[in-house]
Amino acid sequence: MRRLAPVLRQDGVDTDLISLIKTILAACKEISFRVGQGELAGVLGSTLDENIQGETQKKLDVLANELLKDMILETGVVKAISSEEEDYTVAGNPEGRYLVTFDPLDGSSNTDINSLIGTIFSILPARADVDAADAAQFLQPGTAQIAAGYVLYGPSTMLALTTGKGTKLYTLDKTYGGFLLTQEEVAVPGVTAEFAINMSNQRHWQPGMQAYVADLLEGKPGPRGKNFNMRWIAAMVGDVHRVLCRGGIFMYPSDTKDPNKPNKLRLMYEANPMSFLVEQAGGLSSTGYQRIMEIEPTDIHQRVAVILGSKHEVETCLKYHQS
Ligand SMILES: O=P(O)(O)OC[C@H]1O[C@](O)(COP(=O)(O)O)[C@@H](O)[C@@H]1O
Ligand SMILES: [Mg+2]
Ligand SMILES: [Mg+2]
Repeated sequence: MRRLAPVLRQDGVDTDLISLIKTILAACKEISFRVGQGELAGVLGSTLDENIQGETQKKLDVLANELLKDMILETGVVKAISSEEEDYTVAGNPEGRYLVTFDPLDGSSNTDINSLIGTIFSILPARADVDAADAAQFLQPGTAQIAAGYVLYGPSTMLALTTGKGTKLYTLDKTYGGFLLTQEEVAVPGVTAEFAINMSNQRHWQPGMQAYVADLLEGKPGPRGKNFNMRWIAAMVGDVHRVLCRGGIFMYPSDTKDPNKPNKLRLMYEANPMSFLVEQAGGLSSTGYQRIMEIEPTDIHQRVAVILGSKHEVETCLKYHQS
């Protein structure tokens, strides 16, 4: 099986970017080790703090964030980082060629129940004429991403990675200590009978989403003419991994539950990197009204509605948003 660096070299990825990706993965391997130790590593449970978005921080959120931040900034090729767990962007080397955004720990509510969690990251180009401390440099659409990926801390630790030449899956070989290529060309099946959505929010969705999911639930006798199954891992990283592996549609639509927070998922840390991975595997990703990767961000902590996955199913869902 092939190691990561030679695969990246073959895809034409330059040396600085390879070493940056390897550094991110070194941090993820450390997180994977601590996650695997669970209660024994003393990393479960919450801190007394909240992040800027008012969410309680888990000990693992903080640990993963510190590991990633410190190791990425030490590479010297990164101009600044932006993290879900940092109120503000953090400046690195003013000469750095890259910007990195990350969700250090996705699926925080799963940490204490030994369920799926992961790390999501995205790499953007830095601009030479912008100050390293300027948060505005991060406000680039997802189409500008140079690379994106996630590391899933599951029964095995897996990496999904794209540098714009398809999406590849790697598995961490814990005996050798590195990621080995286990699926070269991920292809999301265009047709699916599996959906993922938090059904408990149903009454708060907009009419288009209400109508779409109602038709899925009607099953074979209904307008879709087939039975659908449902899955919900409560960690986007786990749900998107399933979509990459066997297709499906994953949705976190806008809702009216909290008028100050119509959307849950973050554009820079979750939606853009996952959209890049899914599109590179032949799937689609939209807010319902716009391709996610074409959104011009206005805030580093911005949130968006997400509908992604199997091409034909996403297209069907989007039709319900037109009327
Ligand atoms: O509480 P819900 O509605 O199940 O939300 C689950 C969603 O929240 C998230 O966990 C948010 O991520 P964080 O754990 O990074 O805050 C997504 O990964 C997931 O899809
Ligand atoms: Mg998350
Ligand atoms: Mg998180």
